[in-house]
Amino acid sequence: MRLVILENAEAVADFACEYFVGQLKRQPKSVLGLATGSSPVALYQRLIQANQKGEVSFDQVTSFNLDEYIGLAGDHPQSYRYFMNDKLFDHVNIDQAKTHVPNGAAEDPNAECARYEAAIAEAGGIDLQLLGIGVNGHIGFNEPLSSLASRTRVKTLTKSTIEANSRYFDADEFQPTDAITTGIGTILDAKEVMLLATGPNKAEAVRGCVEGPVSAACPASALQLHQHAVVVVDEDAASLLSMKEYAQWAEQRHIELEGA
Ligand SMILES: N[C@@H]1[C@@H](O)[C@H](O)[C@@H](COP(=O)(O)O)O[C@@H]1O
Repeated sequence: MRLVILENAEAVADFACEYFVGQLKRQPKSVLGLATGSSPVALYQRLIQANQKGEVSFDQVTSFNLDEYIGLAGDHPQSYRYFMNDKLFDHVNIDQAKTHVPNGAAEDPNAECARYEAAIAEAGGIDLQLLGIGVNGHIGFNEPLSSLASRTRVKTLTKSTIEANSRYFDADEFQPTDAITTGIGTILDAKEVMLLATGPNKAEAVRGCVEGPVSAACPASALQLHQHAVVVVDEDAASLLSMKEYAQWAEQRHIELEGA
């Protein structure tokens, strides 16, 4: 695992933007796995700026999002389809028909899971998967106890996740308790994975992901099994890591040996 520890959230977003721009320049037809939540927003803002300055193009990109709430149609302001259109897709030259988010309003969510998993395979698999991480170590909506071999399926959210995401819902409105999420196995099939985490509230989850045992108790720890996982964190999110010093030295050597 490549662990990149940077000064602050701005530096994390800058690093991730350079990484994604590099991916799209090398491979304009990339299939990108995208994430929601607050962590990727600064990255998306930078990608919009780069696209509008002509530094990168999304015109041949296909995207698949990790997850979607069950019970929210794509035009609901709290749906992940709405989030992605608002935070990225409406502002870059991506073909909307090639952006994929699970259908949270599907009549048969299980059939939708099978369709979505097949669509990823049909696209040739994901080249670069972006992840955030929940405070309980979830990735996508793969909550603790998720099988580390899981595929796209329906998952019930933990109280911790519902609580963490309740900030996006009014007290009197329906808040989903279940979601469609690509699985840990789906995520591990990506050619590359980049996880972003910032802030002290992610320090415990990052420790579990990077230094903890590979365990369903911390689904993000499955990234230790991936050959090309890059975890990019700020100092606060890295604050509980015992291997910080080595990670920073190894990253410096990585840059000297292989370039950024
Ligand atoms: N399904 C999403 C995850 O994909 C995201 O990583 C997590 C953390 O979000 P944030 O980055 O806002 O902490 O929130 C939700 O649970």
